[in-house]
Amino acid sequence: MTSRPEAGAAGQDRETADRRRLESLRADIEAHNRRYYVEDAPSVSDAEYDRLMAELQAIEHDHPDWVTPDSPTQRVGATPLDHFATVRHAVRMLSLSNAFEAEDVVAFDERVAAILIDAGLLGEAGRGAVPADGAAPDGSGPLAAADEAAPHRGPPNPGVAYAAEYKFDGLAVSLRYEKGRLVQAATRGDGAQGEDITANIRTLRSVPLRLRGDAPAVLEVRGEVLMTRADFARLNEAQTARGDKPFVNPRNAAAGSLRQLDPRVTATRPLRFYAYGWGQILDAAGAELRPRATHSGMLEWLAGFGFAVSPGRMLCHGASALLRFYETVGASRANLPYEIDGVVYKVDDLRAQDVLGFVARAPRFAIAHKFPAQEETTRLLGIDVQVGRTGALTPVARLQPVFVGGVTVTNATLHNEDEIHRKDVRIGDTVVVRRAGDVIPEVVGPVLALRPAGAPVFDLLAACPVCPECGSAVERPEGEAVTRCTGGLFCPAQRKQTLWHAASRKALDIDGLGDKLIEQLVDNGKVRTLADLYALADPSGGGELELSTYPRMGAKSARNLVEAINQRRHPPLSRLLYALGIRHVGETTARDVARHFGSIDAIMHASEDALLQVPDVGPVVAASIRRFFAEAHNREVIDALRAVGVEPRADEAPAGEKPLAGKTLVLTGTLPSLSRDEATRLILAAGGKVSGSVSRKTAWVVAGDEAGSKLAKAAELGVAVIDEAGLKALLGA
Ligand SMILES: NC(=O)c1ccc[n+]([C@@H]2O[C@H](COP(=O)([O-])OP(=O)(O)OC[C@H]3O[C@@H](n4cnc5c(N)ncnc54)[C@H](O)[C@@H]3O)[C@@H](O)[C@H]2O)c1
Ligand SMILES: [Zn+2]
Repeated sequence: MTSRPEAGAAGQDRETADRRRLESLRADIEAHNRRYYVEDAPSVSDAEYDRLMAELQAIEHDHPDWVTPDSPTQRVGATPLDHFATVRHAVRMLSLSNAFEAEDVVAFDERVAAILIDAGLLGEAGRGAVPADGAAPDGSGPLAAADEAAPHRGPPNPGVAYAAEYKFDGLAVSLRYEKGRLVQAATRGDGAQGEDITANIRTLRSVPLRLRGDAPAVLEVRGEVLMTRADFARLNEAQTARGDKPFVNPRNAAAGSLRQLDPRVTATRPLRFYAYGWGQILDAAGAELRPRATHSGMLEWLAGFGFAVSPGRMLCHGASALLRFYETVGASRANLPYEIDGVVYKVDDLRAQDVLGFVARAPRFAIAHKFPAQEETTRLLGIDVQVGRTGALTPVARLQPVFVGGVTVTNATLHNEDEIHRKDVRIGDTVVVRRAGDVIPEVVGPVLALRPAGAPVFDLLAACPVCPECGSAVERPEGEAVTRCTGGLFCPAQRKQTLWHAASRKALDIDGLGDKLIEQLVDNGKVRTLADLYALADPSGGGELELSTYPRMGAKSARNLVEAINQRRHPPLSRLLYALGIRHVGETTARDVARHFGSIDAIMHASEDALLQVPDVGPVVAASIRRFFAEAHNREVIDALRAVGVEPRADEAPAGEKPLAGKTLVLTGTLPSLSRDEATRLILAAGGKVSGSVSRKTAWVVAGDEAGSKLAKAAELGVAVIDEAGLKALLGA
């Protein structure tokens, strides 16, 4: 506004541009109001809406003669649709002016103080009464202890007394009681007229149908209807379980639930009501009543009739106390059970409120101090797919950078494919992005009204996206939420995990190959697959020398490692099979399958039906094994293993020649010399099985020290109990 010429061609141009902008802002805001208040389907974030409104206010401020009564800056909400009967409010329902910055609050307080001093309602000392930084008298205190200065505080701050409250993020309603009974409930609508939602409001348990105590002849109570975060999450779960669209946020869910034509639907929705104000109050003779002198006193009075009033209220004197309240509430905002989008400061003294009065659409005695936005809208530029260490594919939203929750966000998680489809987000969509507190940013959902024509439904790839090497098939097993790369032995994203698993004790049991070393070997490209590891240990190559140069290795450990690898060139088939890291193939399954087929080739070529012949192998396991070997990349690694001389040997001779063949044993307690694993291995080698629970099929329970309930169970079922010596005897037999 500085140096804007008052006249002349440039001024004229500027004027025309402002005028045009004003018209377009008004039209846009009207459209947003309609979508937000009437259709419960906003297409921009609240923050974006607030920016448009601020811009319109600035233009109108520069051109006061352009302000018309129908400008959105002068009006509340939007005219309701005629789905509901119309209610004319006995006392208009207003909005609140907004403050976003601390200066706005200081200016508000100064304005209020000046008017109240003029009116003789505040001493001169109350003007700009901001105590020095760090000084104790902050003038704030919990409502109960309202005005008694705590001993550690100095004299009370002489500033204006404000009732500070949460600004609930729900929707405003007015409840009318006559002779103590609820007779009517209405939405705010355009402030003058709202929608009759009496039948719906009656279903809210927090709304008294009949007032407690001695109620005035007419009492209008005003407050917010909202949904807690937990209730919202549960409702959305139920919505998706039924195949209905989830709600975008709790406010939207509350508004949609309350403005239902069928009150039976509202009755199923977990809505709550908190009172923060009032409308008409009349005595039996029809005279206006004002039972208390302050706003905070009035809320206490309302609480007495059985209303839930806003918790977290505080009486604050002067701007600095307000700002402290703002900070404190802002810091604990994430812990509240419901969402608040700011705090509200109201001059506490009702006489002072009368003097301050109203401007256009909001009282002059109150202001809403908004928190930084946690939700913004932006464009979804693409969906990238990341591959995790176990092959899990995670879709990640690539966003037009957007400032939200205090940081610039360019990526947001989409969790998995189902989530994308559940929320129906598509590339090119305008989406709502949310970042609350330290929680990682998420895509809440699309703005359907802004979807570009023909935006395709997202399809989570047919091939692993680890570029450019992997390209293995991806699969999403039935009943699972996660899509995976099936190239487990080959996929670059899964290399470290695969090698680490293969070297582990129950797999190939390669001593001296720790995570750090695997990391280095993979990172410098020396080892890409299990076959490369064996190649490295080939005595004819320079692997040992190379290894000895690694940090913390040295000649001796290099030699030991090479030896350890070479000793595993002919592992039992079951161990090799387990080492491959096939999903759902644990030690026991690997052993059963290895015994059944006897060679890696036979397993590789086994059909699902053939796999199902193995005792204890079910459809999930069979399908998983098939998938694994169907992936060409995995078969190539098996071939490569063979090429470097890895040939598994058959597991121990088939059952029948074994002392424990067909017998199931249960181990319990601590054996004197054998560990659990050793005992298990011996039993298995002898053809037996080990089970975790005692049943009639149990042949023996092997009990050591501190054996527990299994002994009792054995006694109950008449199962034989032996000790370690007994087990050894069985094995030796
Ligand atoms: N995204 C959109 O398209 C869109 C459109 C319209 C409005 N909006 C949002 O709504 C706001 C404007 O709506 P508004 O006119 O309802 O104003 P408001 O929500 O900023 O403030 C007034 C409202 O605050 C609520 N409130 C909560 N706690 C309160 C308390 N303790 N005391 C008094 N009131 C309390 C009441 O419902 C009241 O009507 C915008 O700033 C924006 O956030 C968004
Ligand atoms: Zn892959």
